[in-house]
Amino acid sequence: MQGFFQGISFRLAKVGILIALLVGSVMSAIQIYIDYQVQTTEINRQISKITAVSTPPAVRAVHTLDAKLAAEVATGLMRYDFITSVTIKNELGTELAQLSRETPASNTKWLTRQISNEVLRHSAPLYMPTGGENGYITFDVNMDAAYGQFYQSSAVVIAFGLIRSSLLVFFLFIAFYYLLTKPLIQIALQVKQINPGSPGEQRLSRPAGIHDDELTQLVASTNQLLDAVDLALAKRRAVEVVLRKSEEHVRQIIDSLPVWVGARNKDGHYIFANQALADFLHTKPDAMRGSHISDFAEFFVTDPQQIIDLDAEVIKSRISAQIWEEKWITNDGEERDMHTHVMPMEFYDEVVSLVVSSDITELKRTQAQMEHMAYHDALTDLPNRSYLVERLEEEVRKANHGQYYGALLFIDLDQFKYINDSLGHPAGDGVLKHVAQRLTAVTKENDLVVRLGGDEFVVVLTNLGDELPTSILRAEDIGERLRRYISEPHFYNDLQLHVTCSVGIVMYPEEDAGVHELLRYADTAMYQVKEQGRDAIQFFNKYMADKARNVLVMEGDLHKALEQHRFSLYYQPRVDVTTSQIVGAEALLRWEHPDRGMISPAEFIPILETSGLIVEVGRWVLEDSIRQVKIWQEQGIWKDDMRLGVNISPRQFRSSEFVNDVTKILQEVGINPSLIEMEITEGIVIHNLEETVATMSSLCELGINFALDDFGTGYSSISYLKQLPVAILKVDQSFVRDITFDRNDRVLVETISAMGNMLGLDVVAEGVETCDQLHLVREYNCKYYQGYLCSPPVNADAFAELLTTKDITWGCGANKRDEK
Ligand SMILES: Nc1nc2c(ncn2[C@@H]2O[C@@H]3COP(=O)(O)O[C@H]4[C@@H](O)[C@H](n5cnc6c(=O)[nH]c(N)nc65)O[C@@H]4COP(=O)(O)O[C@H]3[C@H]2O)c(=O)[nH]1
Repeated sequence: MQGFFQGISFRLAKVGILIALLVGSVMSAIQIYIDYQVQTTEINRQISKITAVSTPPAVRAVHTLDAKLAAEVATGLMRYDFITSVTIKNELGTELAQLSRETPASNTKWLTRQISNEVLRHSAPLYMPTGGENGYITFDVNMDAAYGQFYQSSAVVIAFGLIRSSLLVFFLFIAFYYLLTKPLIQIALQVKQINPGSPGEQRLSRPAGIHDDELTQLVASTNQLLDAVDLALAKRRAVEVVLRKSEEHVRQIIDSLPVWVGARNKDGHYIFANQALADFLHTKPDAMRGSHISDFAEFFVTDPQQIIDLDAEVIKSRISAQIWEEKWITNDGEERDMHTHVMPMEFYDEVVSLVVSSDITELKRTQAQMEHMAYHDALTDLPNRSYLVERLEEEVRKANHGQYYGALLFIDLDQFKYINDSLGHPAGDGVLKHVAQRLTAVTKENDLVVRLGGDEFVVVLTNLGDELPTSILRAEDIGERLRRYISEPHFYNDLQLHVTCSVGIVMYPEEDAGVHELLRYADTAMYQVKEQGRDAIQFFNKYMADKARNVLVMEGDLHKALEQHRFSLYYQPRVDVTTSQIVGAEALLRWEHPDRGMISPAEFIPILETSGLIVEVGRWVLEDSIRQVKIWQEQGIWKDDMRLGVNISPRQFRSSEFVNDVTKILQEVGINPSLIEMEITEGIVIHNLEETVATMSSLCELGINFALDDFGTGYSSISYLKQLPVAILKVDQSFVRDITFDRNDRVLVETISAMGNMLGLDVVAEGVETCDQLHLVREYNCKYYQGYLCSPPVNADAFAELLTTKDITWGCGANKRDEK
């Protein structure tokens, strides 16, 4: 019922009633007003008419003092029901007639009082025909009675208006109800029954009796809307599914990250945490939601308030912050170094701090290890060269400032390679470790013991005093003690090993000498010891400095020589001892210095070697000599069984590009590789036997031959000789030189030759200058010789001449040629 009174049709009826009442009232009021005007005019007209009709008989009655006539006149007037009293008086005021009656009861008097007096008295003078006033007639009009008709008609108007309005409203109400309200209610009921979850499932039907009008449109539009909403809902549901899935994936990804991801609000409450963070804090990600940072205070070193402050700062400023190192503590009390990134993040309607931390403990440990490794030697754990350079710089600065002296000792173990080669690297490593321990034991805490690499050590003796002579004495004393201590036996697997060392010492601060110069000076002094027979100590002096400087200058000159093509090749013939036929040549490098003229290879080859230039120069020697042989071959003076000996330096031999270079040169020049004989020294072999054999084997596969040069001067060992693919053994000229008068040399040459022959190698005696020497080497079964006896090294043209000389004779017996 309540719904009914709030329904549209009821409200429309209400409005209709109001409007109808209002319009009806206004219309009725107008009608009543007009009626009132007409009625008033009519009353006035009647009063005028009554006055006009009653005056003449009243005048006569007064004139004649006829009371009877006067009474007739009064009675006549009283017939009008709205006149309530009539009085006729003469001029003296004497009443001739007087009639009156009671005013009848009426319920409209209150209304009459609103528009007029209840009783209106009319008085008309009575004039004589002769002129002059003779009396007057007075009558009272009951206005309520006078307006009675008016009241009746007005009541009819009002009643009729009300009935009309009510009927109108009633019919309007019925019409509204059936045409609008009822269909709307039906539509509303249908709408109510729609399932909000799937609005498209239901269709609104057009209420009965409704034709194509706005309600039909409403139903159609609502159905369209339902379809649209249904589609939108379906889409939204699909999006929600995708979103939920992607949210799940993101969550999984974040949870599987090895870093901690958490989000805290400005008060320090966690609103999110990933698995890694929760695991560390021994809780669950869900359980962390809402927990406070201080709940986990036992897990970190920092004051929780500091963390909250930083979060608040990040949230306020909206600028990320980084903490490079934050210490957290595991449940087991182990410290972990974390690198944390705090950044602002919009989270629903608030800004929170997103905190991502990664565990850098291992990284730091590795860094520290790497730092240690970068500055320490792996074998002995002693500081290395990099550390030395940094520390020595500091020590030199301190010494300069404090005006005291220190010393740098360069220590190189003598013939340490023997140990490595004969007993293997583990034995060598063991000795190096002992040496490191002994060096550390002899030096003081402030001193520095460094392993430069290989068998080279450096000891820095800091602060030896402020007097140079006493400081030198102290350095000498410590150097001696070190040397002696190192040369004491080392024990390795029941073996007693003896190692000596050469020590070069330089005092610092030295004028104009930086760290690298000091090192070089000490190194130079150490080499001096080596040259003088090893196992000693030697102070660096000016002579050595000059020598070192010369080496530097020469290094520069050699660079220029290479650029300016100042190198050339000489060739020394190799001769068959029996037939005296030239069977080949050895290519020897020559350098003509612009100021100093020809410089001996013995002087510059070691510098080429140490500077590394030898690789490039050696490649040139190989290529140029091969090209020269090719020319001689084309000229027909180089026979197919001749060999070209080319010296290969250790560094060149070990260079990674060596085999490739040789292959390339051979291909470019187009020569039979078996014409080439590479002369290598024992120095190459000793370095790394396996690698050497591998390189030699790949070159042998190409067809190249190998000769072992300067045999006897080094660590000649029959064991490795057997393993090397060499075809020739060259006896060093130092043995041949004194062969005629030194019995030891004779024995040596004979032994080497016998050993070579035994291994199936051809033996070449170098430096044969005299016939006596030739006789002896022939006697010892050396197959070939080289030496001034036949020819010194000569340039290519001279060598070609030698090759073309048909008649080779000299005064050495049957196949003699004149002595030079
Ligand atoms: N006293 C005397 N000496 C004789 C006699 N016959 C030859 N010689 C010299 O003995 C040296 C032989 O060369 P080596 O032992 O390979 O010794 C060579 C070799 O080790 C090295 N060398 C020369 N050229 C090259 C090169 O192109 N590359 C490399 N890596 N080293 C080279 O320089 C060293 C010296 O070369 P050179 O001064 O040319 O000295 C040559 C040669 O001139 C003689 O009867 N009496």
